[in-house]
Order: sequence, then C-alpha cells, then structure tokens
Amino acid sequence: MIDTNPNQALLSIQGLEIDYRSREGHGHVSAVNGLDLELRQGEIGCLLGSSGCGKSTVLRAICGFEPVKAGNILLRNTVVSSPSTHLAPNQRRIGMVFQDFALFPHLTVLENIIFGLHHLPNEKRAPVAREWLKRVFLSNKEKAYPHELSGGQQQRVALARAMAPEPDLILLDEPFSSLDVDLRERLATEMREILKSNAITALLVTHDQFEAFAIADKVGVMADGKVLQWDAPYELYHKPVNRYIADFIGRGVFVKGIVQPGRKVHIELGELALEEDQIYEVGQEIDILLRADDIVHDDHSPMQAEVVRKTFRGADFLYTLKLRSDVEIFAFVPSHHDHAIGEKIGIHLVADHVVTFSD
Ligand SMILES: Nc1ncnc2c1ncn2[C@@H]1O[C@H](COP(=O)(O)OP(=O)(O)OP(=O)(O)O)[C@@H](O)[C@H]1O
Repeated sequence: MIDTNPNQALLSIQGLEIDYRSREGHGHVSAVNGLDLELRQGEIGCLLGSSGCGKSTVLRAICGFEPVKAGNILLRNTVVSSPSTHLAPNQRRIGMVFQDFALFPHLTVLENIIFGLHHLPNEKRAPVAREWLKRVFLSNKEKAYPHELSGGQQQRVALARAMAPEPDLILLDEPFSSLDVDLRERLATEMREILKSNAITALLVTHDQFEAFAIADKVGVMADGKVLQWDAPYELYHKPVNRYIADFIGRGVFVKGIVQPGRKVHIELGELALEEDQIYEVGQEIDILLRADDIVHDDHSPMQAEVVRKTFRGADFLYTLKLRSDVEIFAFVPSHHDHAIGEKIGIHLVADHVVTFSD
C-alpha cells in the first residue's frame, strides 16, 4: 500500500560513493564521492550540475544499475543499495524516463504504454493505458506512432509509460535536452503540473538551472560527486551556502564591501543592511554578491554606470555595466530602455537580501 505521509522520506541517500574502473584500464575514477540527499513522498527533486559531476551515475545507482562502494540508498526506509546489499532493478518500483525518451518506434502510442503493464490482466491493460494517456493530454494520439508526434508529445508518452505501472519513484535523465531550447521551460512547467496532479515523487537530473527551477521543489547543486546544497530554488538563489553555488546560480558578481557600524556594509553603490546571522567586525572587508536583479535602472539616479555590453532577451536587456572603479556588474533593464554601448545610465541598488562571503 502506498504510504502518503508527506513527511516520510521516500528516497534517502547517505554517504554514497561510486567508483568506475578507469577507462585507460588501470586504477579507479571516483564518480560519486560522499553524496547525501532526501526526497519526501510527492516531492520533485533535481540534481543540477555541469557535465561529468556524477548526476547520471546517481540515477543509475538508484535504479540498481551501479554497485555502490560506500554509503546507502534507501527506498521507504529499506536499504536497496549498500556495499553489502543490492536489490535487483526490477524489484525497486522505479520508473525511468530517458534523455531520448526510448519509445518503441514500431508500436503505437497506446501500445508503448501497454508494454509496461504486463503485470495487469490482459483486459485491464488498454483501459489503464488510456487513462494515463488522458492524464498527459494525449487521448487523441493513441493510434499515432512516435515519429508522428512532436518532441514534447513524445516526452509526455514516455512520462505516461513510466507512470502507468504506478512506481514509487520516477527518475528522469535530462528529460528536456533533446527538445528546442524555447520549449524547455514551458515543458518543464507542464511536466511539473502532471507530476504534481498525480502525486508522483520524481528525481531528475539536468545541467540547466532554469529547467531545475521550473520543475523542482528541491534542487541539489552537484560538483565533484557531491551535493553541495540541497534546498528549495528560492533558498539556493538567495542563500547560497558557498561561493561556488553563488557563482553557479544566477548571474552575479562579487564586489568589495567594508563593514560599517550599525550592521551595515558600504559598497561602491551605497549601503546595504546585513542579515542577523552575518557577523563581521566593523572595518572588515567582505565580498558582496550582486545579481542582475539587485540593480535597477533609474534615469534620475546620480549613480552612473557605463554600458559595456548588452544582450537583448525580449522583455528586457541584460546590460553589463562598468562602475567608476572599473568593476563590472549586471542589470536587467526593460527593453524599451535601449541605451548604446558606451553611454552612461543612472542606476540604484535594490538588494533586499545581501549574500556575503569573507573567505
Ligand atoms: N562507465 C564508465 N567508466 C568510467 N568512467 C565513467 C563511466 N561512466 C561515467 N564515468 C565518469 O564518471 C564521472 C561522472 O559521470 P556521469 O555520467 O555520472 O556525469 P554527469 O554529471 O551525468 O555528466 P553528463 O551531464 O555529461 O551526463 C565522469 O568523470 C565520467 O567520465
């Protein structure tokens, strides 16, 4: 029976280490190196990181395709992988959606979904498959073949096929990477709605921050086989635990600040209030993270900065602005404010939450 307690960890990974035999044939490479994470029933998690950081290896280990060197993987509080335990992949109640969707080209959409339902009596398979097609809004495509569908529709079939056997957990490996860039964010939002409305617990991996933020409740930023921070997207953006994450998430630069009396910090653009937990000595030099959305263009501001680069993004420009000290910062500016390179524009600071680092 499915336990719907939202506080129960459905997936829990502790101290996971995975090595591969080196491709050159001697020694080992460490792909996962002390990874922890916890996903609750109904949550959507995402591992975000650049190529080679170990994301796909973690998914394969959760499925049971990689043996683990150290640590544990638990599903519903039961160890399924450890150095001494290995539950076979087909016993884990996990559904998988691959990068290329891996649909059977010679089977119709309906037959693709029926394929995963062999545990059901024959007469129940087609009605159940039709029900899942309805849930991904593709009832009108049941007789189509995969090549007759758009990339986004194929992805929804792959999702329905993974969800139909009602696994405990769905894993998605770069589910948007073969789709048009313009579509990805919309499809990520759509996929989130489908997963949430069916109360599915899912873990995906991607290297695209916007996808991760559009779909996930919790995002884990990975580097060198570890999760550096496992948090809600808002927390990752506004409270990165280290410089690597601050740099990786969002467009930002570090500027120098000097701590002032009264829990303030002075930077070239003005004064900012420090948070309660940011404890520094007066006079100490610290780094402040400034993001593009912390800077507002204001024609009437006496604070001027020179436009050195600009990228048109539709609704806004991303300007790179040079301050008097030669430090360059970013700013999003509505696209009707079309200033030329070399022009000086007025700006002011609106950072309401300051991210600081002292080492
Ligand atoms: N079968 C293998 N044999 C040897 N090394 C491997 C093997 N598979 C992966 N690796 C290495 O392990 C590390 C992690 O690989 P993994 O595929 O998990 O990373 P990833 O974050 O998913 O990357 P990508 O986004 O490029 O798929 C990399 O250094 C990779 O070269």
